[in-house]
Amino acid sequence: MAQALLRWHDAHQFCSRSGQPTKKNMAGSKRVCPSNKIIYYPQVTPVVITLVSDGTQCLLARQSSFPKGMYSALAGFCDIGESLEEAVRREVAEEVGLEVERLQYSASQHWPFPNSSLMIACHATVKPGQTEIQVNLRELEAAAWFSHDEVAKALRRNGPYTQQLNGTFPFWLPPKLAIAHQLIKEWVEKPICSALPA
Ligand SMILES: NC(=O)C1=CN([C@@H]2O[C@H](COP(=O)(O)OP(=O)(O)OC[C@H]3O[C@@H](n4cnc5c(N)ncnc54)[C@H](O)[C@@H]3O)[C@@H](O)[C@H]2O)C=CC1
Repeated sequence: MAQALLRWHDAHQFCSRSGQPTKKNMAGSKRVCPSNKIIYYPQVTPVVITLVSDGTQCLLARQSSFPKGMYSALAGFCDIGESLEEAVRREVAEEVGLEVERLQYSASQHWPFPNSSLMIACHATVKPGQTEIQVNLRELEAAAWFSHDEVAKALRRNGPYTQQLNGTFPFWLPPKLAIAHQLIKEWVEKPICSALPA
């Protein structure tokens, strides 16, 4: 968190209205423009991260920037004017072409990389039978449905894998510190998605 704050101070040295240098307050919690008194507070960007399930399988995806073999839940920044529910539905539709039926909040996490994000984690379901995915290749490299067994095994493995096995990189999941890991673990331990309220 301290590093995220330091990066914010570094990137906000000048007032966007007057162009004058801003001054940090003693506590380091804000910056003020001495000429027009505008106060700048550190920003936190909301990001939704969603584990989609059809009741028996869950959907995991990877971006080309991820380490080889790593799959995660779907994440995306909230747009201005959107509720969290709208952001989840839009992101899932944009990234894999699925329509979310039900969704349930799970937990949140401050994520300092590369800037301060507030990760808001949710479980979502799609209607049984409406599981055909259309991967948006501008955003994702791949996405696929994984069975409960496959995901449970991947949780027990210790990634990251840097070595190929039978010509491919074994699939592995984000580390424990990431809320993506907690979301996937929650689904494996209690596939609540099959019982989400309407
Ligand atoms: N803690 C965790 O478990 C996880 C955290 N994340 C974090 O969630 C964030 C979002 O994930 P992705 O969409 O996969 O990231 P991404 O960094 O691939 O961003 C996707 C696109 O969103 C746009 N974007 C970048 N910053 C933005 C901002 N502040 N507001 C609006 N749009 C912006 C850019 O066009 C970018 O190409 C990233 O910061 C990522 O590190 C993602 C997955 C798991």
